[in-house]
Amino acid sequence: MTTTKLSGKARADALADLAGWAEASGRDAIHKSFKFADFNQAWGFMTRVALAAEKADHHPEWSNVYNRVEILLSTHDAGGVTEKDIALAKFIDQAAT
Ligand SMILES: C[C@H](O)[C@H](O)[C@H]1CNC2=NC(N)=NC(=O)C2=N1
Repeated sequence: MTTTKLSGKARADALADLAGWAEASGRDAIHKSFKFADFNQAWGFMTRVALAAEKADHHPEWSNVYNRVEILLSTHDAGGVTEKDIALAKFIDQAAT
């Protein structure tokens, strides 16, 4: 998987495939807000994502308040959005269902 920053059409195409993910404002990053039934569901989701993120050595920036989880993805080493973020976003969407 390359760690080249995605831009232009490649980036637009990748984002178009990801429901609910949008460009972050003020950062070269993408973000999505998740809402669960309760804290237990939110924390279970975060646990699934954390294990996968650690395995891939690619980690989300996120926060949790009760049943809500805010997630921002960016590849720090590249200073922007790469295929690593797109792959993690896809995993995150699966982990949320
Ligand atoms: C040393 C370690 O491999 C790096 O710091 C990894 C860890 N997790 C990471 N996560 C994210 N989102 N971006 C990175 O560039 C990154 N780099």
